[in-house]
Amino acid sequence: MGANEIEAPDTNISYTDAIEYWTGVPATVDGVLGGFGHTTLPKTDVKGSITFIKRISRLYPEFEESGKKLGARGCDVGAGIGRVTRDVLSKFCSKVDLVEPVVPFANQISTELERKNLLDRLGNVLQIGMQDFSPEPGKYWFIWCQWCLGQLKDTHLVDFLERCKTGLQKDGLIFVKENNTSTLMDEFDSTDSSVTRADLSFRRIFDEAGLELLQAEIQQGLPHGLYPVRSYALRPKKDS
Ligand SMILES: C[S@@+](CC[C@H](N)C(=O)[O-])C[C@H]1O[C@@H](n2cnc3c(N)ncnc32)[C@H](O)[C@@H]1O
Repeated sequence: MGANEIEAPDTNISYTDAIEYWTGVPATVDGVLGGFGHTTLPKTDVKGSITFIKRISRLYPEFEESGKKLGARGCDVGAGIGRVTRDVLSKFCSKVDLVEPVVPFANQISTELERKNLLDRLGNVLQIGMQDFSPEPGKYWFIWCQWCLGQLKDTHLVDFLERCKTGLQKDGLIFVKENNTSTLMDEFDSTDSSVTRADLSFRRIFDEAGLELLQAEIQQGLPHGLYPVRSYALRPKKDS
């Protein structure tokens, strides 16, 4: 590296450090939400996600039709204890597969769903990292990735999204809901060995992965002092 070159933040990511960190965190909503489980954050987040999916369904009726015609199987990536499946995806999907590499979190998923009488929605729990996840072609109506993509290096994220594209049924979508930095720069966080990406970085990565951005929306009403959180709805580019 030359004297004037700055190391890209994602080069600091270590997948083993990340798993070590998350394995030491309590398998609770408070744990997966970094201590914000008892604030207004979970309710606000869930409400915002449900409204976003409904809006996308209204704006892109072919997406809604796809779920009705071809099946409503969803995939929750970096699922933690299954909070998003329990509170959001179960309202739209008949079955959900969950990808979560941290053993105590993956083990907690069925308990969380059982508490809300939602065990019938549980598909497969895949105890692997996103970097090793290759969905079956055409399997999913939609794939939801929330607060986890920062765990991947840029090149692995592009590859992961490319594979997710092939995992979608016709007119299926990928949803991403992630923190954004408030600047144009990505930031490395050594606590969980992740990066927080700028909105522009995400848009560049989506483009490289052959995804068209349909809609993006900032989550309103979160507690002060947090990063802005943005939801993105994406579909494969026509020519990809
Ligand atoms: C902030 S939590 C979010 C959990 C869940 N998406 C939610 O919103 O409740 C981050 C999650 O990413 C998971 N994770 C970390 N590295 C991962 C990887 N390489 N592949 C998939 N998930 C990963 C962690 O174990 C943790 O469950």
